[in-house]
Amino acid sequence: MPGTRLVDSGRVRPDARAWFADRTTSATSLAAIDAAALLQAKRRSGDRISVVLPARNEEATVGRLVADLHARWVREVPLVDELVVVDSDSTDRTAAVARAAGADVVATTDVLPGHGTRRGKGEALWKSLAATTGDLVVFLDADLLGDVSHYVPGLLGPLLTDPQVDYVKGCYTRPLEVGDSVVPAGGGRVTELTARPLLNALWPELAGFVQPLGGEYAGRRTALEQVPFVSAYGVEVGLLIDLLRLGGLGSLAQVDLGERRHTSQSVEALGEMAGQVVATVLARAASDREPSGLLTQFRHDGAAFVPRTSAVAVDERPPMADVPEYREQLAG
Ligand SMILES: O=c1ccn([C@@H]2O[C@H](COP(=O)(O)OP(=O)(O)O)[C@@H](O)[C@H]2O)c(=O)[nH]1
Ligand SMILES: O=C(O)[C@@H](COP(=O)(O)O)O[C@H]1O[C@H](CO)[C@@H](O)[C@H](O)[C@H]1O
Repeated sequence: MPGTRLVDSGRVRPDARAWFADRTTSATSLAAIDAAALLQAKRRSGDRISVVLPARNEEATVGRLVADLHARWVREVPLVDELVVVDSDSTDRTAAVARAAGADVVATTDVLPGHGTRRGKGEALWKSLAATTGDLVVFLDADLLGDVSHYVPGLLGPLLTDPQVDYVKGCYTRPLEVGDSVVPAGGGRVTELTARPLLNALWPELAGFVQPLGGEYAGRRTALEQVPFVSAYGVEVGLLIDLLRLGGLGSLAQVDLGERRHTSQSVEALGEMAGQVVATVLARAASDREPSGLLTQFRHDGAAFVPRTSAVAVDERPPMADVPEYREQLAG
């Protein structure tokens, strides 16, 4: 069509394209993973490995997930030294179910009590650093469905084999279950509609990340304790930007883990999540405007639209390395 500018959709910034080519590996099933070699690499490195599941009201899914991970990676192949569920203000039986399945369980309110407690996933992840001892820490959501035991070695692979890598994100296809039907790539709605456009706009070097908000990732403690943890759902995008700044693109990697299914939230809840992601990004982007910290959404009550404004402002915890109690704990 005359006058239409052909946009080469394959054009990604050279550094992002090179990163995507060099730092994306695949571990889409257990068959694709040499667990014995990883165990050997772990023993050679002398690293301890912690797996952390932040969980708020996940009694329906956390038990099977923990039982699978414990059987496979604590008992059968001792890749994991501690499997910890961080109970994040649950009001159901998450803690009891997780403990019965073999996890150690800590409540966010019981960790670093001198620093109080805040709501949100980021708080659970920040406190998990003070509740675990692993040199390498793997984070998995507690609402994952299906067999995901290969996620753990998949995420650990780059950390155990490449000393340059400090942080690894999982990537996957994300089918979205809506009632009885499945939308093949319908999941990751906040990623597709908010995080990806923002990151591409402001940090184009991160354009190669397939799932920048994915809840499955792993990192070296020496890196994780140097960055802030955003208190709520901004934690993933905050970690990605801050770890890019800390170690550069060469310190980051991603692993194709195949497919990810989880229990999804409502669009309204994801709207608040998107607000927190935006607040986190704006706090990191040079900007002459102070974010409002508010999000107004609308419901239709049959006669008219009804506005509902929620606070999406986020605060954050400091790098754990700056916390005296944590340093004393490490010093033993
Ligand atoms: O205040 C919170 C909110 C969420 N989560 C956990 O963080 C993970 C991801 O949260 P959620 O499933 O709500 O997000 P989604 O995957 O739907 O984006 C799950 O294991 C939640 O139980 C948490 O520990 N504390
Ligand atoms: O990627 C996304 O868009 C959101 C929502 O996913 P769905 O549309 O519910 O599949 O899920 C992720 O985002 C959260 C915020 O970073 C993470 O905390 C979740 O672990 C992750 O599932």
